[in-house]
Amino acid sequence: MIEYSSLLAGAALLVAWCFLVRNRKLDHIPTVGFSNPLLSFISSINYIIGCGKIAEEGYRRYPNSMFKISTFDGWLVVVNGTQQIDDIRRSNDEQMHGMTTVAEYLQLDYTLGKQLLSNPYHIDVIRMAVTRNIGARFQEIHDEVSRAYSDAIKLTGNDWTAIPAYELQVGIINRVSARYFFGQPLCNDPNFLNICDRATLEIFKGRLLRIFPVILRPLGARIFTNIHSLRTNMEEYLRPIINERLKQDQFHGTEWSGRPNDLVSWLMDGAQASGTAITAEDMSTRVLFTIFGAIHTSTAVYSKFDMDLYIAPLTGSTITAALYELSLNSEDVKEIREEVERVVESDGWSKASLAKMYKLDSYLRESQRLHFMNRFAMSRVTLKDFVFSDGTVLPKNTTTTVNIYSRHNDDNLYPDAGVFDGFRFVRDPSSGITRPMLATPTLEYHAFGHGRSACPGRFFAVTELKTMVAHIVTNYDIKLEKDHEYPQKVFLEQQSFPNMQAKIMFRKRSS
Ligand code: HEM
Repeated sequence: MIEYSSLLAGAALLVAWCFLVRNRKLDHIPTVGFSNPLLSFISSINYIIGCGKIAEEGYRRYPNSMFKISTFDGWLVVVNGTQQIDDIRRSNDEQMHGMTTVAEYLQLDYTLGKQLLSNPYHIDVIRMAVTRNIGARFQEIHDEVSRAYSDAIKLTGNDWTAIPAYELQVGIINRVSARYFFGQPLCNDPNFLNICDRATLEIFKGRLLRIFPVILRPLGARIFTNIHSLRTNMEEYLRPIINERLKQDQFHGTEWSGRPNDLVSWLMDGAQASGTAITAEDMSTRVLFTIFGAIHTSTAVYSKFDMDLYIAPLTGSTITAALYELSLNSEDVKEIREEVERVVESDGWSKASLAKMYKLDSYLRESQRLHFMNRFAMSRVTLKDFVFSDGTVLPKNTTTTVNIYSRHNDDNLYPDAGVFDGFRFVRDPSSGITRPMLATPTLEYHAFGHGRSACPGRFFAVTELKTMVAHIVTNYDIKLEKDHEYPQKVFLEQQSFPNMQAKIMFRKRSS
């Protein structure tokens, strides 16, 4: 029988070998940490526990430039400078690719399959149909937000009720997204919601496959993830729906009255336009990935303390951070409440009304600036040698990313960058002040990325987030249960998670 010590020695040798044969073509990029192949192993450990310090040191030492960090996935080139970010923004899919980074990071080839990367038509579906239909389906989004909050927050009289903020928001986002994507009755089926909820974890487990040699990864995916059975569960729901729609489509064309205006139809149209066969298996794969993007555009981290698996969706993190800030600032609640009520009184609830809620918009943008969940974003893999406008060359197959946390905290880009100023971005058309709104990427603001791979779901995310916060401020008083300061975040690798234990107190709005 093979002894564990031999296995460990073998694994150590393999790791040492990987570090020794590392890409030397990046020697011209300065390193933060060790450059020496073997010592860079130590830097890779540092990256996991102290990425923030490394990112800040790199930002200080190489402003307007770039540096590299050693990670267990290989060298990571971190870009600091505005000009280089603009170069990345302008790059095309033949030069640099965003989705390849995601597919590599999550080992999607072995979990959801190669077609996500080779034929990513679902991204166009999110960018076009998911976005285009927000106005037409807005009343359903609003209705589900109201119903989900009243189901989740049980109040008696004027008493306060404490609820873990993070868990609450993720549950609501799950329900509201399911209503938009699948409509009723699916969005109220607990079993179906559970499948959506589990998508994140099962897709994220793919990250573990990197420890296996490539040849064993398909097997690893079957042993360490339940993604295949989850997809089968999803297929069981979608197959009869798809078959029925295909039957009707064949008979009447795709414009028949009563054809549901939902994600399944949008994906079927997307498949057809891209010449892909419509099968329950392929649809389920795309649906699970879209849910992953929407509900849990996420990452997971094993807590250093109890090894529970934490899931930190971006949408959930954004709203949790905004609510923590609002819970600390009752004057801000009043201002946003006044704005929401004024707009709703004159225009009612609609997508267009949300666009006029400038203070609310600014508040969420500021939350994402200061409390964004990732230190880095706009990750890309170079598909050929890439030359930046300052002449720096990144060779083919280099992974690069942008130091967004440091940039969002840079006093030169944002006066008093360390201070939360909820109304920093308020636009005021009456006095001609036009500042970018939440969904708009700029060269200083990267929460939704930028360029070809910028988040295709951001308009839907913004609609969901603004509707949720508008509903809360107009219906509840809120405060933090214990803390009088912003609840402490958890940092691991490049992630910065909102506190997932802190509770927010809710009571029926008093005035
Ligand atoms: C507050 C919520 C969200 C945040 C902060 C967020 C942020 C991001 C960021 C930073 C990226 C990478 C962009 C880049 O590399 O330039 C991204 C990509 C992506 N997001 Fe979002 N996202 C959110 C919500 C959503 C939603 C609701 C969906 C789906 C409906 C979605 C689907 C995707 C997809 C599919 C990609 C990959 C795009 C590609 O590689 O071309 N996201 N998101």
